[in-house]
Amino acid sequence: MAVGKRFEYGDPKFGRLQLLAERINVTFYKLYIVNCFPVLRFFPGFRKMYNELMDRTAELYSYIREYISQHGNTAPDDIRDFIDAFNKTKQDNPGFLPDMTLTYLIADLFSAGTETSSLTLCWGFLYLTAYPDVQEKVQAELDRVVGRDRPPAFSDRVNLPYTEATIMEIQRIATIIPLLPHRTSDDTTLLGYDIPAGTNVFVNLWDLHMDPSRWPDPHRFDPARFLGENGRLRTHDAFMPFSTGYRRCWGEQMGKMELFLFLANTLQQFTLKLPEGAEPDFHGISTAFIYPRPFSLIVTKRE
Ligand code: HEM
Repeated sequence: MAVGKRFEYGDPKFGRLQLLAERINVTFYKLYIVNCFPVLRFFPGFRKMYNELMDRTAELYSYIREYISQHGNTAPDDIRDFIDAFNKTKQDNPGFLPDMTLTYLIADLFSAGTETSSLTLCWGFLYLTAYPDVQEKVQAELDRVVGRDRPPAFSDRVNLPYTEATIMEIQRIATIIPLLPHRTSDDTTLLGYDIPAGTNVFVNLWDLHMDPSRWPDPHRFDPARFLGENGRLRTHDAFMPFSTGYRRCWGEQMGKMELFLFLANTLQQFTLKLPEGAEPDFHGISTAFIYPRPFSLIVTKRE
């Protein structure tokens, strides 16, 4: 979708791109203070990490520019991918965004669009092994509504409220992006506080998703929070894993589709378990995202 290429599993370039995106996330998080006070990048302790971040980012950008240059500057009538769409808009609107913006946008799409869904799925697998009763209920709903003779499709989602509620509860309890760094573009007032333009402001999604006044017993994994008395799905005003407002996630629909298709198809066919004697560890590793600690999983084909 982004660069017009489908990467195969095991493609060394894709592996490198993923590794770069992950390392950039980790280093970016450690250096967040430098984002607020840029002068710190010259100080020992920060300088080495800052240079590493710049080198990795430059490597990521150079891979992306390779794909951009393969496309040339003119877009075909039949748009194949994001690069074509950008070039076409540029062709039709002279003075559109500078070329380098395309590189930044693709890097953004790449890192925002891969780690997010895969991390949520990893957390989901961990919670489903720790709460086998939830896993069984999802499987029973899938058997009842979809059966086993065809794979679940995205259009089945509306008839699978418990499965949907489980995905929402995974997103709430894992909150893979806990803090959203924003900056005010204008002077504003919030809850009586004056906030000048140019202030770094962090939205604390983790706190919102774990606030006991909104989510009773917030550390309990309980998809029923998202179900009404009639078993229908219900939303919650404190649930916003894709954020809200002007900068909310671009890829929300795609992310939801990936989570649903991957989880529903896996649980239709397989049961997930932790190895004998293993205890689930819900303490994540904090970077710009929260990663689960590595764990082993036993995947068994369902009878
Ligand atoms: C489970 C999956 C996903 C989750 C939980 C998620 C969550 C988020 C969150 C919390 C933000 C920050 C919004 C803010 O700063 O207020 C964001 C931004 C963004 N996401 Fe996602 N996302 C997911 C999947 C995707 C996918 C699949 C794509 C693209 C294909 C994507 C593209 C983006 C982009 C480009 C931004 C930056 C938007 C901007 O700054 O204007 N995301 N996402």
